[in-house]
Amino acid sequence: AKLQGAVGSIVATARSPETRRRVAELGIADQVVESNAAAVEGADLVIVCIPVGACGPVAQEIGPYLAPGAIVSDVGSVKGSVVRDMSPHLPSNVHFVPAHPVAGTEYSGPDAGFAELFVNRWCILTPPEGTDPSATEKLAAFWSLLGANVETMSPEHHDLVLAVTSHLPHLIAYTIVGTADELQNVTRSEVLKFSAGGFRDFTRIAASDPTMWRDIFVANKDAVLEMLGRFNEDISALTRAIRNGDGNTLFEHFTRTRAIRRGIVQIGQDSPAPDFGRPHPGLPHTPLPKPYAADEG
Ligand SMILES: NC(=O)C1=CN([C@@H]2O[C@H](COP(=O)(O)OP(=O)(O)OC[C@H]3O[C@@H](n4cnc5c(N)ncnc54)[C@H](O)[C@@H]3O)[C@@H](O)[C@H]2O)C=CC1
Ligand SMILES: O=C(O)C(=O)Cc1ccc(O)cc1
Repeated sequence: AKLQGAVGSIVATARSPETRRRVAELGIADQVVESNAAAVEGADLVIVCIPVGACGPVAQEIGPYLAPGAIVSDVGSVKGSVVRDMSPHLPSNVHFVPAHPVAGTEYSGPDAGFAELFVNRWCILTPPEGTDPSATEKLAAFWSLLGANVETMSPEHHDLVLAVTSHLPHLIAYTIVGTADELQNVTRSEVLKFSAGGFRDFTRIAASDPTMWRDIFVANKDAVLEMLGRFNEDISALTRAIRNGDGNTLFEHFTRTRAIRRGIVQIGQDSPAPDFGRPHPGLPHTPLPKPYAADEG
């Protein structure tokens, strides 16, 4: 945000002293403070970046310290629960504009971030009814400066869409990696040795943060169960096709899904960071391309 000129001064905090020390070391923020209260005092924009299950208690904690007129936002992967849990604790003189940048990797912590993370990614805003449109526009401008494309929708719609595009895929990855691990007759070393046969791509997703994903499934229960119901029907249909030796059904299905992947590749949404590669913890971050490069150093 700093490099892209989207903000003046950044104040950061985290629960653990180790994380705060690392944030200071990396120079991500102008100031690192020890409490959530100190972090939000006098801030024009507050972005809560924590597991969705922790959003209610943290809103309660910061509520009394928010400056009048401040914009309060978040980055949580579920929006209905965040609106439900945070709204009651926020004073009426602040603007609450929940957000979800649909960008990330299986890594977490301060080392996992990189300045290009949001370039050509979507950021979804879910302002509750009655939100001052100028607050929503300001937050949209912030995410645009970081390189994101911004879209606004209701929290309910967000949660349904993300249930199928993000939450269900993670559940499937968590499941299959566990299934392979528990097989009696396939040793762990064989799973690793032959992982290039498809398994490997699931292991990346299944390495995602357990706390974050526990909270997502608890918070988005209804939408995930809805999509899981549809998924189970579809997997039953494919199971039947395999049992019946019905190659046509399989071929038609795989042809349809291949076209979906090709469409994603065409619009540049095919990898966590298409033009910049993976963040390498401990290594210097990739220099920013223009127009996202800082003017000075
Ligand atoms: N990792 C990803 O790819 C993406 C994550 N998100 C969302 O962003 C949010 C943060 O995720 P990351 O930045 O990846 O996680 P992170 O692990 O890098 O940071 C989470 C921070 O929250 C703190 N925290 C955990 N429990 C807490 C509690 N009970 N009270 C106060 N602080 C607490 C942790 O100490 C840590 O500093 C989550 O809601 C996640 O759903 C959204 C888009 C992508
Ligand atoms: O690593 C991946 O492929 C992800 O899917 C990252 C991710 C995780 C959670 C989100 O809400 C958005 C993006």
